[in-house]
Amino acid sequence: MHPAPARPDVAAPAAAPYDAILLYSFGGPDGPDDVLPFLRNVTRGKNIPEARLVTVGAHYDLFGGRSPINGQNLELLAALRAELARRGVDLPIAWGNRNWKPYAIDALAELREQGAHRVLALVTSAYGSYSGCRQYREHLARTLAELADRVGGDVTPGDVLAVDKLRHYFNHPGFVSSNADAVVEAYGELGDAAADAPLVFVTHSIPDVMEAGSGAQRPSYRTQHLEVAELVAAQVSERIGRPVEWHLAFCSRSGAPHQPWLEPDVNDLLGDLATAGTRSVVMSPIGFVSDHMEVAFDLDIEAMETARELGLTAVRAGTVSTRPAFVAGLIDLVLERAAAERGEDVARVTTGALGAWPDTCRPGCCRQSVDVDSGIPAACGQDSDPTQWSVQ
Ligand SMILES: CC1=C(CCC(=O)O)c2cc3nc(cc4[nH]c(cc5[nH]c(cc1n2)c(C)c5CCC(=O)O)c(CCC(=O)O)c4C)C(CCC(=O)O)=C3C
Ligand SMILES: [Fe+2]
Repeated sequence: MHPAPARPDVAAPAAAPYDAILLYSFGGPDGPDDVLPFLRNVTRGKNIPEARLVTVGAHYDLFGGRSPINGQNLELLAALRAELARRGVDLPIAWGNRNWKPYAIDALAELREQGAHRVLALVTSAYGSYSGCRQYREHLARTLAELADRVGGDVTPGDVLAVDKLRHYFNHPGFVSSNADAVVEAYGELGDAAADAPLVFVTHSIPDVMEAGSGAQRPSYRTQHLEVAELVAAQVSERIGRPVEWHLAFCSRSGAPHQPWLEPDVNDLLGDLATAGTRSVVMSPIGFVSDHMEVAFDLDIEAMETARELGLTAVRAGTVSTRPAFVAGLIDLVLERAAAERGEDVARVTTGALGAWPDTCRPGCCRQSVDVDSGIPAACGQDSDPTQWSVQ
């Protein structure tokens, strides 16, 4: 939508003061032996019933014990490198995860060995909530402390690895227009059945208390999705020449049954639509940046089966993955942040009404619940205490 022109003449300085990017993701198993240890990593300290782990483990088994997320992150890594090269920006990128190999600590250690001092972390969560924001910041604080231990006496005060986190990008034009492009393509696939098919946006459910925590400083996780849904639906309506009816649904609920999570579940919503006479739908997974397990199992297998049982014709739109406008938008955001860190007066590009997520998270941002401060150190926030974690 707005790819910046190639400007090889401004090469390296465009990204200063950053000298590297960390592509920071969730992680997923790479084979059957990884599945259980990965699930234990993800759910450590969480109130997730054992039965849920067995169920989710079986989802991975259907895919040979491998999550598609790792291959997708490698593709995103390659696309980001290609976009940087196209613009003549020489900035190394390494990929590291929160919950599985390759871990963020190894990626950061590698960047540091290559001479990086100041790294910008690009998290593969478009939206802000504990899961997509603070949980990465807590993991980063711990990772930097562990990295300090690992490099030990090697580190002097002048030899610091500083890591900043890129702002959330749900309302960046590249993310929104890439989702709209995918939805328009999905309506194309529906053919004649597209005429009155409503649009069902889908994202990951989170506990109601996490939703409240996400909304303490900024528009909440659900509000962020409603905004993106509205913006995508408006672009789609214009392009297919009729106003589309849209809904927001949730998938992948876990947690204890008595704990309230965001609803409606996508399967329940499909049931309600069928009861009301709907014959066909487009599902758009705006909550996810690639077709990982939540999409590949919860939507493509489970929700599709629900649709079949209900007699609904359903098409699932693609995720933004490596769409050029999305990838270009991410690099725009990197360069925007770099300019801001250089003290330049930059416009924080967004679309819609919610405004830009802050570069540095505000005190209390994205807690697990509104009033509980876990006391866990978190990097990249105004309430972060660098003495607890920075590599100095
Ligand atoms: C908001 C959100 C995103 C989107 C933002 C983002 O992308 O970060 C996301 C992404 C992902 N979630 C993933 C996998 C899992 N999430 C789990 C559990 C949970 N997710 C939660 C929320 C989110 N999760 C929550 C509130 C829980 C409960 C436990 C807790 O509070 O943490 C569990 C445990 C089993 C279960 O409970 O289902 C698994 C295995 C994978 C990898 C998939 C793959 O392997 O392809 C990805 C990308
Ligand atoms: Fe945050």
